[in-house]
Amino acid sequence: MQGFFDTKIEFLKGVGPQKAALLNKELNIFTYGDLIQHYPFRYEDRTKFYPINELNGSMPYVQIKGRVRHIEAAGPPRKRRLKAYLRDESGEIELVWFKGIQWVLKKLQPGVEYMVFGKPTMFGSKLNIAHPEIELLTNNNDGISYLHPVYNTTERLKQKYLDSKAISKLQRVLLQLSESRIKETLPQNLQSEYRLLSKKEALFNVHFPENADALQKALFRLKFEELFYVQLRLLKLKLARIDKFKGKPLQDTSALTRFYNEHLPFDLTSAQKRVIKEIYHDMKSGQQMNRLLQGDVGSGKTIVAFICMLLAVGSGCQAVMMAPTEILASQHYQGLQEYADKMEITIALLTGSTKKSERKIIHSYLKSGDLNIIVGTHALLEDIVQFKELGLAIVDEQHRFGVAQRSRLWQKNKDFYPHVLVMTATPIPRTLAMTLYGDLDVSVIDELPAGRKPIKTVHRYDANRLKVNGFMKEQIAEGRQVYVVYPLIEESEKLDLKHLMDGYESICRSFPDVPVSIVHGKMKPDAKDYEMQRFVKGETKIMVATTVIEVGVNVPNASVMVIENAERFGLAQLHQLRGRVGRGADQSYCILMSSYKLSKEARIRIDTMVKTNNGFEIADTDLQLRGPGDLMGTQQSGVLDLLIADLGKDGKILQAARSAALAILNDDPELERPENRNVRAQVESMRKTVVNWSRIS
Ligand SMILES: Nc1ncnc2c1ncn2[C@@H]1O[C@H](COP(=O)(O)OP(=O)(O)OP(=O)(O)O)[C@@H](O)[C@H]1O
Repeated sequence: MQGFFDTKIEFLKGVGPQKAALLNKELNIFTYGDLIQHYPFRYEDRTKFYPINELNGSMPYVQIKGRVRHIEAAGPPRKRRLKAYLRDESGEIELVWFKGIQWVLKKLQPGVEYMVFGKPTMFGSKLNIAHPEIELLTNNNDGISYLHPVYNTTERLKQKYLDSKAISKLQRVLLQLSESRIKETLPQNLQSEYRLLSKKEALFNVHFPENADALQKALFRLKFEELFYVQLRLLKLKLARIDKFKGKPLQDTSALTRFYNEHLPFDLTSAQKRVIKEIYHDMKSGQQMNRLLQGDVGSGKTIVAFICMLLAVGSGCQAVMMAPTEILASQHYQGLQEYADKMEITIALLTGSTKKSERKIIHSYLKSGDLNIIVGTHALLEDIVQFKELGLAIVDEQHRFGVAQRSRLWQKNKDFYPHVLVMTATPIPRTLAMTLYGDLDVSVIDELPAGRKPIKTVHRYDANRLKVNGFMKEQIAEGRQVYVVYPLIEESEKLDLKHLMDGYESICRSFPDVPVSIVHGKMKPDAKDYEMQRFVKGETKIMVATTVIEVGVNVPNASVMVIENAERFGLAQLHQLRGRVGRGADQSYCILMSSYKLSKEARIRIDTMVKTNNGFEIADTDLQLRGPGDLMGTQQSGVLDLLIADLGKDGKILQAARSAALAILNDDPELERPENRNVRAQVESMRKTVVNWSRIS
């Protein structure tokens, strides 16, 4: 859409400079193209007229038709209102206006038939419709069926007469003007294969649907196109990267064999084996690996990471693992160190709190190659951190790192890019992963180690605290440990900290003989570490904490997770927190505490947690509840810029669009064939990128 659709919006009939300035500011509409892509966000069904006696106050907007029996003004001058009584064969209803009375008086006449659209509301014991839309019922519109588009607008626009109806009028003007200029943007074969409407038909029907079927087809076509181009760009980038960045082939598996024969602590699950195979295949291939490893909480990612590091180290390279927090980095370090020691592989931890002298040694050993594995936080990104030869970079919880930050890790090698494995313990719904990480290959550990008992989750109101305390006592008496987690968010930090401290004191009072640890983000790293370690070693039995323990903490003896104010946590967080228990052989429990007052969404979240332990199922519910915008990690990705598709709902269309994009690129990687000319033009003209492409470069 170049040329005509780049025309400034102020030149459209009915807009002008003032309204244009408002449209720019309020809705980001600058050009004809922007307006035509300002799609309705819902449609009102005006295909049906309700009989008046079937209306009730809980109905949404409805359409009725009838004759005006009587019109009257009521109330004192300053509180004047206008009432009209509309009657059909079934009954009568009151229509009422508090504003614009003169205008309505001019428009309404007794005895005349009208179409009326509005929301019925109970007012006292009577039903009425306040400020309905009214239109004369003529032969033209009697019985017409149409779906009425509703556009996003803002209060400021409405004040300047740019309400949804006015925007709809502008769309009509624009569509008439552009009729002969709307070019097809998808190739013919795709249109026939997926039975897609033409671009022109789709645009007309999305703004002015002929009927429900045409609307569905229009929506499908436009969503398909949007997702198709997102996927095409991602897949093209992936191809370009494969072409450009050669990876060093890492092929020496002797360390792996020795580890398997002598030190493997348990049988790997078949999911772990499959994933290791996929990763080994990439690292041996000579092409740079770029893979996302998704694994539910507790699915055993650490050993997979170590086994992958073995291939790098065994082949004479180094490996790095970067985590977003110190706690997480040191947990990984401890987990990996256990295996590394057995294999006589050198490993160190580098974080913000590593002492200067130690830091210096680490830097020099990394450069000389004496250090095989380094685990750390963003302290690893400093320029002074140089490797002899970095073969594998593992990034845990990638969304917590900025784009530029991460790529600094890759650039530490001169001759080749290291293989990259991005690990996430927050399951991402497939649809979202395909867009957020559509350029990466994906491996999933979708199986928990054998013998794990599913965590039992219950919901308890605050009033039942005594019982909950009793249960904690029983578990502690059996030798188990307990987490009690409090929410802490920036906006209410002070109050939250107070709740945490109050909670801590009340636990110390209720459990006088039990040693208790406390950890929160405001503590100095040393103190935090000290308290953590006491809990890890089993010296303390209860850990009162904020969500700093959310990821990665591994204390298999802890079997109870009590989450205070559970209604304040998001689903992904609740699932992560629950994942801190159920890591050993004992039966584990998660107790979600809340007050009686729960919003509808909070109730769904809590019910979902009680119902399932499956992270992918939970992630799907989360996506449905909140849309992709709020999900962890999507904020910076740009997936929000989708204009019409909804990743929460359009999974099937996304799947189809991705297959279509793959098929085209398989056949014609450079999009050189004549039939793909418009696809190529479209890709090249996509200035406003839908996904943050820089993430990959
Ligand atoms: N195949 C297996 N059989 C038995 N135990 C296993 C297996 N794989 C891992 N484990 C154990 O399961 C526990 C959890 O593993 P790990 O810490 O690697 O999980 P994770 O995937 O990193 O989870 P999280 O993201 O929640 O930290 C550890 O105690 C680990 O030793």
